[in-house]
Amino acid sequence: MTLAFAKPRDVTLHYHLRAGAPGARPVVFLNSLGTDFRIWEGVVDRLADMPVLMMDKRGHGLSDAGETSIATLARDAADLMDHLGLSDALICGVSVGGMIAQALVAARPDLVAGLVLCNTGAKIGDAEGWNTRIENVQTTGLDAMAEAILERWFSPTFHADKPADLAGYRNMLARTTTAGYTATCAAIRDADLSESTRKIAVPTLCIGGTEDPTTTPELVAALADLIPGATLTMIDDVGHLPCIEAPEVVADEIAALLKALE
Ligand SMILES: O=C(O)CC1=CCC(=O)O1
Repeated sequence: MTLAFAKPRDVTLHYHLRAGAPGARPVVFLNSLGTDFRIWEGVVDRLADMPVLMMDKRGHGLSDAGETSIATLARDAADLMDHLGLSDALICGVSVGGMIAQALVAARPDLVAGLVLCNTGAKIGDAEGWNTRIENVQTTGLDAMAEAILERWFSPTFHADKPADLAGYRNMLARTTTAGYTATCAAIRDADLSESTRKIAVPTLCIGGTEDPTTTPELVAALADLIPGATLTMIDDVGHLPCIEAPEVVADEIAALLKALE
């Protein structure tokens, strides 16, 4: 995979663009808090022939940090798509990435043909919880909090069966900068997308995991209820990141939605 960077506005963004079959609809992936775009590789590998854009949102991976809100993160995705000449795409986001996808379709409907919203909501958590998390990261650091966060990211089965993977994803999380992580926590805290999300008019699939304590099955079901015509897939024995625990299911769902969009 080649490293690619662009600075369409105030920050440098790290991304990977894989060319696909001519005329095929692009799929854009937006990742979660404390992760970079490598979490999508298991899904992308299963979507041969599809043009694919993966990007590190600001404050994560190899992208710069900077002033952050969900609207700003959606604008970054739009800027990068404009820069790369992508439009009418299927946008697939997990957790805060799913919030960015909801904000993107509201701001730039021309860029979005359909949505796959994984383990997300129109609003995630409450101000008290996010303020406590920000304070803890600033005082103790992410490394000290990593085990508790990984408990939420992955199912008990993954914890038992994949200790090496767990250690690797722990590194990904713990190496996120305090500034990038806390700015994204504040962006999530300050966003309630309910009003714009209830007006989403593109085909939408919501995905959840039965073992996700953060964006619970109930929260994801409520999101699917909010969006006109949205469908819901709940994956058994999977936590907050189905792109890692069940990439074959996520890829199959994306492929099915792409087919329906033809
Ligand atoms: O770290 C977590 O608790 C999971 C999470 C919440 C928002 C997000 O993007 O990831």
